[in-house]
Parts: sequence; C-alpha cells; structure tokens
Amino acid sequence: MKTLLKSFYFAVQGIAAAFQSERNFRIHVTAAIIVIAAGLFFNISLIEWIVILLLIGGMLALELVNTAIERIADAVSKEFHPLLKTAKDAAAGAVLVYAAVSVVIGFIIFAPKIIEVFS
Ligand SMILES: Nc1ncnc2c1ncn2[C@@H]1O[C@H](COP(=O)(O)OP(=O)(O)OP(=O)(O)O)[C@@H](O)[C@H]1O
Repeated sequence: MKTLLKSFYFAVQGIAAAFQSERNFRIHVTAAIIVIAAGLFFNISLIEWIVILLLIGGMLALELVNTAIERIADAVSKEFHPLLKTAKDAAAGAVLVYAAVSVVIGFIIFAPKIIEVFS
C-alpha cells in the first residue's frame, strides 16, 4: 500500500514538474480548461463528453511522454546525435498528430453548435 501511494506521489510530482517546466504542457492544460468550459456552455451530449475527455486525457498524457523522451535524450547526451534528433522529432510528431486530430474532432463537435448560436 505504501509503495502504491509512493508511485502515485511520484506520478503527481512528474505532472507538476512538467507543468512548471513545459510551456506546451501549460498551453494544453489551458486549452483543456477552455474546451471543458465550452462543453458546459453548449451542453454537449454524454458521448461528446466521453470523446472530449478521451482527447484531453490522451493529449496531456502524450505531452508527458514527449517530455520524458526529451529528458532522457538530454541525459544521454547534449551533443548533436542523429538518433537523438530522430527520437525527439518522432515524439514531437506524435504530439502534433494527436493535436491535429483533436482540433478536427473539436471542430466537428463544436462548429455546428457555434453556428446555431450565431444564426
Ligand atoms: N542532442 C540532440 N541531437 C540532435 N538533435 C537534437 C538534439 N537535441 C535537440 N535536437 C533537435 O532540436 C529539436 C528541439 O529540441 P529541444 O530539446 O529544444 O526540444 P523542444 O521540443 O524544443 O523542447 P521543449 O518542449 O522543452 O522546448 C529536436 O526536435 C531535435 O530535432
């Protein structure tokens, strides 16, 4: 039980450290808060909430993994290495793919509701 609590504590420490050091992580948290506020404002359906929460959780989790890969790469070497470049670029690419898909899905969910409000 003590080990489980410790693991949880270290995981929370990891999230807090990423929040403090990673500008992109803070941007994603801010975007998540805005999307949740929009969801409440437009009274989105249960299935839409599930999709939105999966996207938000996935995005934040992926950003944390990206941070982990960046830190490991920096620990391996600060010198230029083509494999470190590939690793960092691939991790950044994963975040970009997920962010782009999230924006498209967000548009599909919210665009009709925004149009309805302004028409
Ligand atoms: N040691 C290295 N060897 C080769 N290329 C590197 C190395 N470190 C960084 N790069 C290249 O520079 C890019 C930016 O690296 P950096 O570590 O600044 O990541 P970042 O995404 O800007 O990090 P952060 O989100 O913390 O600002 C990487 O995507 C990679 O292409």
